[in-house]
Amino acid sequence: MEREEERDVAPAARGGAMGGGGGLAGGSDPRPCAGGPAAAEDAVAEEERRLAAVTAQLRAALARAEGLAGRVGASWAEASADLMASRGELAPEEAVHGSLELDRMGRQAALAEQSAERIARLLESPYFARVDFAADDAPDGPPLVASVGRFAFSWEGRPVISDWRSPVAGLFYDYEPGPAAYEAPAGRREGVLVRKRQVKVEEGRVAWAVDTASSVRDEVLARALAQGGGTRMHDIVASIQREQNAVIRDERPGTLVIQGVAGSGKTSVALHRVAYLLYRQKDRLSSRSVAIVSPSRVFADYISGVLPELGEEPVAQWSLHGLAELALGGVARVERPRSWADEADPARAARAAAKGTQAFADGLVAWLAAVTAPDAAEPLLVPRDFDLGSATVPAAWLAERFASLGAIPVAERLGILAGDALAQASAASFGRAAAALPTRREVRARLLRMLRARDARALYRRFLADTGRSALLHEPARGTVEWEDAFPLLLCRLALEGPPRAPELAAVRHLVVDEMQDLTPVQHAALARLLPCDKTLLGDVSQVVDGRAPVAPEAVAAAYPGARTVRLTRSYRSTFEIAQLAARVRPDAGLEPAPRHGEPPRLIRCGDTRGAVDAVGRAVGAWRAAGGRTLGVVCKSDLLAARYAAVLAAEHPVTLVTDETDAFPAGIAVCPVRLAKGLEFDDVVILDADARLYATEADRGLLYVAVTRAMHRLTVLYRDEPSPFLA
Ligand SMILES: Nc1ncnc2c1ncn2[C@@H]1O[C@H](COP(=O)(O)OP(=O)(O)OP(=O)(O)O)[C@@H](O)[C@H]1O
Repeated sequence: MEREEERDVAPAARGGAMGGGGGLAGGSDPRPCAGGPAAAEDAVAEEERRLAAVTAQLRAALARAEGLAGRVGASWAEASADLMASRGELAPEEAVHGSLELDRMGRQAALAEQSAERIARLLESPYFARVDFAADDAPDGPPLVASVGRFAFSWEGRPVISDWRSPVAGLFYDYEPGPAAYEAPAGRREGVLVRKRQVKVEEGRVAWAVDTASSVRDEVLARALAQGGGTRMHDIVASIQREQNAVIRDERPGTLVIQGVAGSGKTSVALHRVAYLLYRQKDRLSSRSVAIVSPSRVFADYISGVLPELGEEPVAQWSLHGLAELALGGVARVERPRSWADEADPARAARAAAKGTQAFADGLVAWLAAVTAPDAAEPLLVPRDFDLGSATVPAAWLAERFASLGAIPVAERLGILAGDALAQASAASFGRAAAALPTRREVRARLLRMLRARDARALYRRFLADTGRSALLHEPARGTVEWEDAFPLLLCRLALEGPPRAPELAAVRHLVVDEMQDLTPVQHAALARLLPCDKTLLGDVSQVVDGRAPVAPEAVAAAYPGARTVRLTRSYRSTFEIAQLAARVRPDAGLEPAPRHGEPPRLIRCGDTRGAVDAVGRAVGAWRAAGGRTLGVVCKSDLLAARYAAVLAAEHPVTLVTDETDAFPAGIAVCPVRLAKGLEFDDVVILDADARLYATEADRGLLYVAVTRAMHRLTVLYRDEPSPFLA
């Protein structure tokens, strides 16, 4: 048994709550196979026998865990009632001791319940794979046999199931039968993978078991992909592909940028990576120190089940807007982002476009560096002599000291300056003058008045004025900034004040940013400085939905010091036929379809709204007949989605997806493209795919997103003339 894997005992076992028997051990090591490889034995029959044994152990462990949870819960209730009853009679130290004891029992009960819950989930499907590994360092012994499952489980001190994240499970994801190796805690173990078996357990029975070669591997993947979509994203532990596994198990610190074509599993991979890092870096990371920036509330709900499915606590999810408001607390409120496809105000659109460029971001970063640099031509501080007690603090000294503090945020520099000035003044003052010396805070306030720009907003205005961009500033309401000004303002705040003190932000040690292509260069620059922690950024530069031109992932990575970039090109979501259409819409995306076939997409001319509604009705009929669970009716803009939802509601039960939608609806969802992004539906109907609506390069990106939302069937409707991108 490997030491490292012992570390990962289930919470209940770790706390001693499981008692001496079985429990969830967070990573079991392979155990010797009693009979050695039974090549001739029928895989299913063999697995049935193994499953029966494992199930019996799991049942016994469950009974113990539930019994323990019940006993600890009952003791807790009794102790709590005693404490309440004797309140007022206890000495303070007895009361403190009593409540500490209660807390301890409460934690123990929670761990026992969590353990029971995991065992119950393992009972549904204990493991999905088995690897038999003959290690070079044990040539005469039997091969090690490890069953790989969602969680680890041990019985009577012996590992039974290995967690999918354990080192030995890497054999399953990374190798075909033949020479193989894994990183055991004691060092690298070389050897031969003598068997790799995939097992599907359904309702307590072995549905199938196959000894795999890569062709079978594809078949297993195909089975997973052929299933209908639901309203929640699911884990993919049983069919993680090798290129995905490399990303998931990449533990190097810093920033990892994942550029992946539509449906390549980026979101799945990022969530599995979080689960992997939480498992591997327990001392450093917890669910409270990981946060995800996701594009919409409906998307946040869609992905929210994956980490709990993998046995981890949910992590904080912020929208970019929520993050901006948090980081700008006390400086400004932030207007909500607006839909580019619905923007009717050309001046507003022009302002947004100007602030979305690399040049704008570079200009602001360079300007801030220049005005806050020690050798700034026009330093931010315009010092004056001022009296402090019996002393005069000379302007020249202030200027020199301010400059010498270099890269420290300006507000912090002023604090240091105030302290130094006071120290000098108190040394030189005596009597009444010494007694009347102001506080450091008051001195700092006087210094603050010597700044050219006293707050982030003033600094931002100065930047715009200095660079001839003042016309770009428009305040929608007092104290509120336009969405596109939020992150430039944040950069100014960071330069002036340093990182904001919000505890939610300070806790983050790993940040995941989904749909990274939605962020403008200035947003990336601000994010890199706001949260200088490890990051996983993922997205697809071909799926920009706000009118900007696609940028290379390397350009995104450039905003994060030392970031590395990885590309995923194989697409898993859509059938081959749908993926082929997507590749025609966006040939530059480099999408490689997975070999899963289905009906060819239908391109239908429908003339007018009545024709469109009828065609949607036929698509709904086909979707129902196929037993689909989700159907997306995708429109170019929010306004169109709202209009069509109203019309379609007369004939079908539909849900309109808006910014306020916080749960992915089952059934028929009418969605603007920008909110469909990141989601997937069994079937998709795209409305108004006409040449007049999808004409520009920016529209091409929208159409690509719409097409790639479909898993099984796609219907594309147009009124008069189809978009040239569909040719
Ligand atoms: N290895 C895999 N095994 C089974 N299903 C997979 C695998 N990889 C991806 N999928 C499935 O493919 C679909 C797309 O995955 P996901 O949403 O993570 O991709 P994405 O790259 O984030 O997509 P997009 O950018 O288009 O929103 C999901 O249904 C996911 O479960």
